[in-house]
Amino acid sequence: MADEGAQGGVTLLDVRGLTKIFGSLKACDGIDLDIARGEIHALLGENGAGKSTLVKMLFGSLEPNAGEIRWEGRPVRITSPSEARKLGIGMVFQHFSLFEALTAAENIALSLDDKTPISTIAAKAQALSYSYGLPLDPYAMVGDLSVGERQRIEIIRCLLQTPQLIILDEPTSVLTPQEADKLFETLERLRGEGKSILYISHRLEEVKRMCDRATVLRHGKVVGHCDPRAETASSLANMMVGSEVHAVVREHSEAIAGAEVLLRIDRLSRTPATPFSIPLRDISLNVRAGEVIGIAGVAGNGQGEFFEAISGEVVQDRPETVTVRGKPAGRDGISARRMMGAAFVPEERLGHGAAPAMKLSDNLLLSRHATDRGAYLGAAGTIRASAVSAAAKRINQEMDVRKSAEDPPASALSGGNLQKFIIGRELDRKPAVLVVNQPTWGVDAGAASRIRQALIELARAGSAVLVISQDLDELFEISDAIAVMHNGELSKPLPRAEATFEKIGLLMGGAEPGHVHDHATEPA
Ligand SMILES: Nc1ncnc2c1ncn2[C@@H]1O[C@H](COP(=O)(O)OP(=O)(O)OP(=O)(O)O)[C@@H](O)[C@H]1O
Repeated sequence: MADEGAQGGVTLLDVRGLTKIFGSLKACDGIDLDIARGEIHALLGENGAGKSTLVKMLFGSLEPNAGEIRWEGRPVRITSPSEARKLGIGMVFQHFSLFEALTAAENIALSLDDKTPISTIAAKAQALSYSYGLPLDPYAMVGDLSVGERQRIEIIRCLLQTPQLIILDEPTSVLTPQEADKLFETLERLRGEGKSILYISHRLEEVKRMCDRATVLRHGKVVGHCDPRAETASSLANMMVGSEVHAVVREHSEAIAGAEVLLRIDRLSRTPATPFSIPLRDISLNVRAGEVIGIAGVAGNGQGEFFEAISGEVVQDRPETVTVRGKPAGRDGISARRMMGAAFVPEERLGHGAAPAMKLSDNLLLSRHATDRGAYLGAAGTIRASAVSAAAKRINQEMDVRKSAEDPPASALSGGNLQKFIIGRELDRKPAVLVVNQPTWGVDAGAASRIRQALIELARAGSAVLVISQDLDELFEISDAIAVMHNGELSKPLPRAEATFEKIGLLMGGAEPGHVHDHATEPA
């Protein structure tokens, strides 16, 4: 017999004393949790609190060291994801597990353990995607899709297996506000159908808006339960991190207007590399010493292509297209641009921002051996291991990176802690130019505020900082001017004092800059 849940609903999942140990670290330490049918239950906690570890145990991708899981009142052992799926547990992961060289439908087919023809899967996936308001082209190649579109595939793949419990690990961190709204509608509909949802998020406003109950973890233990609707975002944040979260401070700087241009982009155009990528159209932009410029935009409007062009992952024909500290760099690759004093943080942290299997200190050396040759390499090119580990230690301390060993591989860090390490690694160089794509993706409220403050401070110390972000609140908090990328075109940056949510939102939707009127309201 199933029990009564804390909400008065029938308990679907009941977890007692669940524990997972990595080396000497108790990532989950005797966790109790119950989830009722038809509830959206938030799982909250700072980076490294144990949220992903807990849900991986529920999904059978990690084996607990101790504890019990009951499903519909019955004790169960979930030893693999396919067993979890058979029980009725579906999961949308934080790091997507899709093959880029396959289509959406082919990726979905791989996880359905049967021989259904691709055309049937494609038709079902498309129908389901439209009915839940998350339209999907089943024949699109995953490699050509934005992160938000990839997530849709994961969600549809999960829904196709008609789960009773859907676990979502930070689903909105990669979505635009509009995509997030669509997802909320989908989740509300699923709740209406009696499905349960376990929802991990660092975005506390959405937790307040959507979730019926919340369980808060800290250092692997449950530290509280609450009704998020009765809390404020800041009381939830304080509960998670166990201390006050500081607001970001940005003072207006008069000095920027006459300061040196450290990053100049001049008439950058790019033809699409694949049929699905976005062409860049005649983009010009100056970022001056002391300045933070924010780039807003709905995902998939060319931000990824723009980042590749500025960082030198893709080079240009004309050297003057990208100038770093007065040096034309358009034909130079990423290492040469780094040598000129620029630093780059890409959107995807695992694989792109860090090599997963390598230790943090080796990741540090990998990205900085050329720029910091004198510090990290000896005369004959030998590695000065103690200098590298001292620098890694400094970065970890500075960014408060929580980890289970002194120098673990990047893949052993929680998502948010890896992001903190990658940002810290670049900030530590005090680059003259920093270009960062989604700086606080997946980091908790306390760390997000520290990262934002650090970006402002880097600029105020004389660097030029360019931030691409889908988080408009973030851009309004840190930017001196905000430009919008739409369909491969970049609007003229609006000074922060003139920018409003409405103006920026209209530009994001494709309004001509001349049609954006001045009566728009100030952001909250
Ligand atoms: N495979 C692993 N090997 C060793 N340690 C690990 C491994 N996976 C996670 N950990 C450690 O367990 C702790 C909990 O990590 P987990 O990913 O569960 O945190 P989280 O709450 O999901 O954080 P985030 O919000 O950053 O995603 C972290 O200290 C992390 O370093």
